[in-house]
Amino acid sequence: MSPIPTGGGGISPPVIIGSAPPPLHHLHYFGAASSGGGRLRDRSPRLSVGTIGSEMRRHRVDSFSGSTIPPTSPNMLHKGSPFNQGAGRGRGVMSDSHMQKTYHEAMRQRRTSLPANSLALGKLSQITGSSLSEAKGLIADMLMSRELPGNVATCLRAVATLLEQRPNHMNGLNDFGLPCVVENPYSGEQLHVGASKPRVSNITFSTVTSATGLPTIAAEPNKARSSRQVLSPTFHPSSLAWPRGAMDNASAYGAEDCSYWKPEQHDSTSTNQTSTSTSTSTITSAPPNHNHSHNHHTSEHLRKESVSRKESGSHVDTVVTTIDGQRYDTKELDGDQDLADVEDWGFPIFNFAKKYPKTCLSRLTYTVFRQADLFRIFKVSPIKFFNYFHALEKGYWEIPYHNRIHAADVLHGCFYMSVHPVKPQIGPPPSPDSLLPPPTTAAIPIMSSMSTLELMALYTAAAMHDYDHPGRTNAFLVAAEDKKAILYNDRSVLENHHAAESWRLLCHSENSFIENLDAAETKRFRYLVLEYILATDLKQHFEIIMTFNEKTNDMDLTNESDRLLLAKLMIKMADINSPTKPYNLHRQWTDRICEEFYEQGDEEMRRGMVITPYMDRNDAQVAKLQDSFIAHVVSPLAVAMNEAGLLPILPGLIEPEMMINLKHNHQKWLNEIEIINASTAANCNGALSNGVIEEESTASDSPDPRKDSPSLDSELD
Ligand SMILES: Nc1nc2c(ncn2[C@@H]2O[C@@H]3COP(=O)(O)O[C@H]3[C@H]2O)c(=O)[nH]1
Repeated sequence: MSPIPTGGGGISPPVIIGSAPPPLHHLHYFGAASSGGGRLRDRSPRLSVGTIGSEMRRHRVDSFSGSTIPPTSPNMLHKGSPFNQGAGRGRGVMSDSHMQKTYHEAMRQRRTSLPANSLALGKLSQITGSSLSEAKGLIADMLMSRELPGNVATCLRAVATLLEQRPNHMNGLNDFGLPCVVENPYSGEQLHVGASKPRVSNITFSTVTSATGLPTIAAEPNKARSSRQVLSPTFHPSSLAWPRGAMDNASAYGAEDCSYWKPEQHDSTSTNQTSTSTSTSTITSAPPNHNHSHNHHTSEHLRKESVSRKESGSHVDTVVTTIDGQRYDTKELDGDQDLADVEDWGFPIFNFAKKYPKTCLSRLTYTVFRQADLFRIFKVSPIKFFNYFHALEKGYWEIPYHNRIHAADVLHGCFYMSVHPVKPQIGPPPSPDSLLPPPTTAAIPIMSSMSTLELMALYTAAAMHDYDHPGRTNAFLVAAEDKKAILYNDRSVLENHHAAESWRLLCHSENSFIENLDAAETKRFRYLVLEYILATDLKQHFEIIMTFNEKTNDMDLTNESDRLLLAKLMIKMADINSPTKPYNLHRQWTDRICEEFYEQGDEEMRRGMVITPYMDRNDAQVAKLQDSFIAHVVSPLAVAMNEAGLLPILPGLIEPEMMINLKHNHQKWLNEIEIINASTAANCNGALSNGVIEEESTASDSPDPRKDSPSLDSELD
């Protein structure tokens, strides 16, 4: 897909021909992604209207031919040039000779083809009714003259005829049948679009987020640093070596760029604190090595002394100390043997959490960010990175399931699904009679189809996605009229809470590891993080799966919204991944979620509320709960992703280990149900022969899982 040229197209600010352009808005020309062999590259340098504006100031456009007119002196405008269509300003009657000179000048410059720059054509759609009649009047006056050369008269009559055709922008459409007015995503103001078809980047852009309702910026920010290298099929994360040249100089995220969510004003000390924080070292990805041992040269690379003021933390040599005194040695992290297995699906996360009960999430996030080279690409300050992710992990409660281990597990799941090569079976099927060879089926990691910004947003959202989870379901919070339910109007209460509060945490300047993203990247990052977190609400589960199943045949990963849908599937799959894990891990997660459900059931009992099915610890039905969860929630998603070829198949296997585990674990629960039913039946028979009917035998009838399962009831209907 060829890159769309910059400069032309985009959204042109409203300009009345002949008048000085309106105050300029920080509008960005939306870059276009172009793909080269599946590699996503963002290019087309962003052009602020400031540049365009000076162009406009320098050149006006002939309202008739669309050609640009060299700068005119104000007095020429003042003399009532036919191009000065300003309402009532400086209009007068031109002399014949002057008119002819002007007309010939205009005709000389007339374009032979439509200008590429919609700015030039933009003016055409600004011709107002009064201008038309004025122009027709002028032409009628000229045609009255007897000295007019024949050819000029003929031309003038032709122009008059043209002017008789009223542009259809009178009914709100311009010459291309496109709306004349669009929303400026930055200022929200109405903008008049030029007559030319506004360049729609080949990245279809979403206009609003379900969370903020604000228009989002359209396309991928176009910094070269967002480009991605195609990872070789034999890719192994630890062999990651990102192109050095890929990064351009990040534009500082200046205060003047701050947008509506600018970090909260903290007390003066903290504000002063961070304004002085400096950290000159950056963390880079491990140089290529294939024996999984993390290369210590990376730490050598970090040996630069970089000391920052104590207040926001420090980074001395390879040791980062956060604002609250938590110490991280990146050299030790790079060599952590546990983290060497981070790309294994069976990564022993509970062992890791036992070793680092307070920092398992920040440590895993560091490893993932480093493997994806995000520190280098986005100039992430190690101090602010660890400040944020440690504050984030401290915000997870010490509860059985929705704790920082779960957040780390979801991050690990997103990492696993993004870094291992897959063979996506998406997009239009090759036509059977096509003479072309079938599209390459080389396996490539999903991450090589995503931009680095999308990847950083996915990993960050995974770490954020259950922040400050109270261990209760949305249904419980709504029934209990919890203040969060009131705040979020009973809609995706937990998910909105996780997103809002984890983002609020990020707004503290000492935590703002995204400070070097520019305004466009920051807005897009926020949009993506919100979309990813809100997608974890199971209420949208089947809608998202259905959307994906309907799109599978025309998924286009060079299309921003298709990549968004794919990333939503990934974080969702990671969020309910337990049944796809090796049984020992799945069993631990099962025990944890059940204990958390029982704690909710205990509270429901205390409050005199109806105990949610499957949440009564005195009526445990774990096998049935898991059977229904696997059959009705996990399998529909896992099967959809597997059929689309989106789940990694590691060397030596013929299908994804996630699917192997899922079938194995489901069968185990079914076997357990069989055993329970058999023993219940035996009890019944015994009771019957002894004339006693066991009360609990009726309880073993499996209730409709759709109706009663706690993980289904409150979230899915
Ligand atoms: N029954 C059951 N529900 C689960 C399991 N794992 C996750 N869930 C549910 O899936 C939900 C996904 O979103 P949440 O994290 O909010 O809450 C999660 C749980 O309610 C599991 O192993 N069994």
